[in-house]
Amino acid sequence: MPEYNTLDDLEPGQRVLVRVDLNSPVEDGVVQDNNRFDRYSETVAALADDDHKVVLMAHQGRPGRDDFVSLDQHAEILEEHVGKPIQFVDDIYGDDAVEAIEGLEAGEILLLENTRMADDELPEKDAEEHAESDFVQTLAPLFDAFVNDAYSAAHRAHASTVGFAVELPTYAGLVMDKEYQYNTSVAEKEFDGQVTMLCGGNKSEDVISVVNNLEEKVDTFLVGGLPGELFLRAEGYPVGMDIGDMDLLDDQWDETKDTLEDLVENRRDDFELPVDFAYEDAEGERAEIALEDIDEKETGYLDIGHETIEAYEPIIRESEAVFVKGAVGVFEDERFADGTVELIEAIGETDCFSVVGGGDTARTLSLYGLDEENYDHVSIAGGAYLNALTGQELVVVDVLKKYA
Ligand SMILES: Nc1ncnc2c1ncn2[C@@H]1O[C@H](COP(=O)(O)OP(=O)(O)OP(=O)(O)O)[C@@H](O)[C@H]1O
Ligand SMILES: O=C(O)[C@H](O)COP(=O)(O)O
Repeated sequence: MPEYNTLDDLEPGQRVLVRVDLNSPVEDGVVQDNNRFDRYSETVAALADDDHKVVLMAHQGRPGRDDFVSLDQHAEILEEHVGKPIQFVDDIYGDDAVEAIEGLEAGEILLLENTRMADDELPEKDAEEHAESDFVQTLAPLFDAFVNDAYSAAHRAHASTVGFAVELPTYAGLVMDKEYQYNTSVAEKEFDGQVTMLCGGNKSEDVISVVNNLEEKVDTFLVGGLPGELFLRAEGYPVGMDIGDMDLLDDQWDETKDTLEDLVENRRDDFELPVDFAYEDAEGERAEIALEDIDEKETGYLDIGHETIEAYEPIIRESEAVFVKGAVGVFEDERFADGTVELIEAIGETDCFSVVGGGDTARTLSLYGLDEENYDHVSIAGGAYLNALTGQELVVVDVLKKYA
């Protein structure tokens, strides 16, 4: 049993403030629909069906970045997923927001403006300090309960993620509860057979973190993506370095070189590395090259090759549990999706316990029509998922437990 309150403990018909995480890719100012909307629509619909007055808080981007935009488009996208009207007010805790909140009827839903547009939101502080902010002190008296469903922001101690728990009876939402239960499973569940982790992406420190923290739990790490190249560079192969205008690998190499060299020297049996790579040839087609044939890095490698896929697949098929953190290639481009799609597909075909995660990586399923039902859990979180996998603190979950 979780050590926090869940929606099962929430009486119907209340004024409920709900923190969700709709942070999304933004292309040329246009917010891209993604599986966060779909996931949160279940919580929002369930609360509206229970006759609550539902007020949603969420953030988008960070000040100074291109993706720091209003949530007006998010309201429209969420409305399509929920199938009920979503009102939007371009205010967070000023007079317009208060008026809109007070005007809500039972079963109605209102989304407030991007919480990161409030000065009180972003500094990392503890819950009790955030609770004293104007943001929390203005909104909290307007509600009976606070539901925190923003699992993918559970590693951030911001006013909207931790402050309200001090002032209001607090409950974990459906997404929060499910994500927490599954993502901590690698740290807490016992498996008799082989435990495998497929890891890649574009941040080598994420892969180093799982390799270092899960030595006891995971038998084999199947590495791809940029970290795959960097591990091979640590073994002396001519890959894992920037060429031309590339600005992806050398900085990471400088930061992680010592750790990578130490890992390949002392823990080489714990991980499998690519034996071939895919790249874009002169005709713009996918081409592949064996690691042993690379004399000098001349191109960017964008996926693992098919020899590597064939080497990794049987390891997946004989595993009792498989966890995924990060894509093994640039899956957003269909030409370089083979490694990620074929291996995640193989995980879905076995009856192993499986969790597929990473904020970006989870999109592979919706982009390539893989059925979520074939996996025990698909996480929509990035940083919070990594923290949970590696047994690190999730400040929001700690606050949910403290104020249960
Ligand atoms: N060889 C490669 N070269 C460049 N990018 C790559 C390569 N392999 C994978 N990627 C990119 O890595 C990204 C996913 O990795 P990331 O480390 O961001 O993982 P995530 O956990 O899914 O997301 P996040 O941590 O951002 O929530 C994808 O967008 C993919 O295109
Ligand atoms: O999308 C995410 O990973 C979360 O919403 C956290 O966003 P942040 O890294 O900007 O705090």
